[in-house]
Amino acid sequence: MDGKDSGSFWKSRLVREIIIYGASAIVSYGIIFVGLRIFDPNRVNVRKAQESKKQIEKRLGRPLGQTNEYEDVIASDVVNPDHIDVGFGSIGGLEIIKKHLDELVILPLKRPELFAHGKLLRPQRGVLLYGPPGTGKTMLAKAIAKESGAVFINVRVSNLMSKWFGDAQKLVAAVFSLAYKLQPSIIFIDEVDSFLGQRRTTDSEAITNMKTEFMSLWDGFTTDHNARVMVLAATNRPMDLDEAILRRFPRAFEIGMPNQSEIAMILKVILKDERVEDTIDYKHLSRMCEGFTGFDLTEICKQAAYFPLRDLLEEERNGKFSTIARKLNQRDLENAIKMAEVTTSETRFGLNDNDGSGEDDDDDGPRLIID
Ligand SMILES: Nc1ncnc2c1ncn2[C@@H]1O[C@H](COP(=O)(O)OP(=O)(O)OP(=O)(O)O)[C@@H](O)[C@H]1O
Repeated sequence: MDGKDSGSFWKSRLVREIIIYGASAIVSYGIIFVGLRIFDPNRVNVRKAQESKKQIEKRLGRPLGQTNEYEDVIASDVVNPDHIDVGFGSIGGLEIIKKHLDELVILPLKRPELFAHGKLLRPQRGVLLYGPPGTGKTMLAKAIAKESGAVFINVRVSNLMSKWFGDAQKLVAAVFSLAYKLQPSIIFIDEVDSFLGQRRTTDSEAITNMKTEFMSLWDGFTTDHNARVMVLAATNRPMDLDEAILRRFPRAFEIGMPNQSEIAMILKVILKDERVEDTIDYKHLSRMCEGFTGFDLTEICKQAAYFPLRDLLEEERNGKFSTIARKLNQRDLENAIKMAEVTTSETRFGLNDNDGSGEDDDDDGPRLIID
């Protein structure tokens, strides 16, 4: 090999090696990139969040604008008020409370200009609804969003505590920043005691930071009079709430067990769009249903609706065909109430534990179990 040949040999060998090294670097990079994406624990969450963001934009009929990944996670819990199927008309009873909420929450969200003058009329920033399970707290919160046309941000504690996202503080910040972007908006925290309950020495640093972040962001909104953002919270255990949290709810409403006339109203609301005979004696039914919640009453009506259906099927077996079942009647409802198994459970609400036994001191009424 002369000098010229040896020069071109080394040159082509160098080029070949550069190509080989280059190609293997690209392949390794590709493998690492794909591997990281596949094994990235956030991947599923982020993808879901992006998809849901697109869906939300579609649902809201407007772009969300620039959002960060934390806001995208929270966006999955945003409900368009037009898609909420309960309004005040679907809630039986609670007339006085509905009136108060209309004035305190709905009006400032709908007509902020009425609260822009003077110092006396200031929009509420937080309302607490407390009372036994199944009495309609969540329903009320949704109805408020519907009536006020505010987006409903359902804060799920499990979402905030998301292991993959790790940084709960950033998710909390995202709740407020998204609420601000989408205003008018309602931040709803169900079972708020599990999120903002009394501080315990066993609380992790992350939980303490999350609570502190929540309170300071909330305070920020309280002083911003132009923000149309409201925090609604519900709990069965108001006594478990942190003092600092209770102070931030200037108004709290007890959503208690319905009395007899409220039971009648709830039954009427539940049955209003159903095929029901005109002869229903709501007064009598409400006496039979004493101690039942709105949830229990809904279950009873669902149970009762099966009686006409069963009759229709029975008639079909006897060769008589019909496409529509007979109307629901008094007997169906009374039978459903009787069928309901009633047990007295003192631990139902745990709201009145004066003797420190860990159980409710009062007998808050029978608990309904329907099989
Ligand atoms: N006042 C009411 N009028 C009509 N339906 C009601 C009423 N209260 C409760 N319900 C029925 O009971 C269901 C459960 O109510 P909801 O979830 O609002 O209760 P809650 O007080 O939030 O209970 P929890 O504390 O367990 O979350 C509602 O979806 C509705 O069907």
